[in-house]
Amino acid sequence: MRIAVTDLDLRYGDLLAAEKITFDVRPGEFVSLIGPSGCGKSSVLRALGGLQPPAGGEITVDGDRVRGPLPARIAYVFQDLALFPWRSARRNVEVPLELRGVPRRQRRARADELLAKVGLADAADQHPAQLSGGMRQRVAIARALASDAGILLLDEPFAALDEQTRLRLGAELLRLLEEEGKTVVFVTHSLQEAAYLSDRIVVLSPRPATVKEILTVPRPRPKIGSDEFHRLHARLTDLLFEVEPA
Ligand SMILES: Nc1ncnc2c1ncn2[C@@H]1O[C@H](COP(=O)(O)OP(=O)(O)OP(=O)(O)O)[C@@H](O)[C@H]1O
Repeated sequence: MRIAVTDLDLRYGDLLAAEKITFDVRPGEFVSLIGPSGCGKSSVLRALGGLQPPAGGEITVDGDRVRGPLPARIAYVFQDLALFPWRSARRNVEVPLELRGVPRRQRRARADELLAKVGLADAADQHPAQLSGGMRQRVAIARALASDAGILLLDEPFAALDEQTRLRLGAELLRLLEEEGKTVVFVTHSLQEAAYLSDRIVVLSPRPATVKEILTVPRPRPKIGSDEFHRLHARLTDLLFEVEPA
């Protein structure tokens, strides 16, 4: 297992955000976390990134217990993780390359290649304040991809995008991830996105988040609009809106 989450409890003071969460992520897998708003999805993701200490249970990455951020192994795109405002899009994407000591010319070439892949070839010299919310998110994705960490944690990376751009960028992201052999844990509100991108989907209950069910998406992934896709979407909807027995 690349990531193993076992009986994870998360707390903010008296508030229990997640309870006895157990799931794993295999190398190269794309696993989505879905659940009602406020149930604790982002908290679980932050815990995977080593940014939120468990109140109980444990998380291991390649067998090592997560006790804090592991930048060489785990990169993330969190909604509140800002770009550096004084750096251009290109110079933002270059940050993980600088930290690895990649020479300037190679850094620049790699950053430009990644910006082109997220559809921002023309925005490389712009600063974050000059970009739309969706463009900023795409810069953050390119920056995470510039890290050579094998694990990528993505918290609603497409939230500020329109449906069409979400799906186009989602398809592009899948291709990029497969090319680069990344392992991904992805938080989304969009059942369509989860059904479209995932190998497996962890469905969480209302807060405190518990694992309600883990669905495996058939391979090859069902095409949007196919009967199989509709069945999966309907199953996710049922699970999310299922009334808990009294
Ligand atoms: N830093 C914090 N301090 C105190 N409580 C927090 C903190 N972060 C989150 N919470 C609370 O923990 C619970 C879970 O929040 P979290 O952001 O993990 O949920 P979520 O499922 O990602 O939400 P959403 O779908 O709305 O983005 C919520 O009740 C939230 O108010």
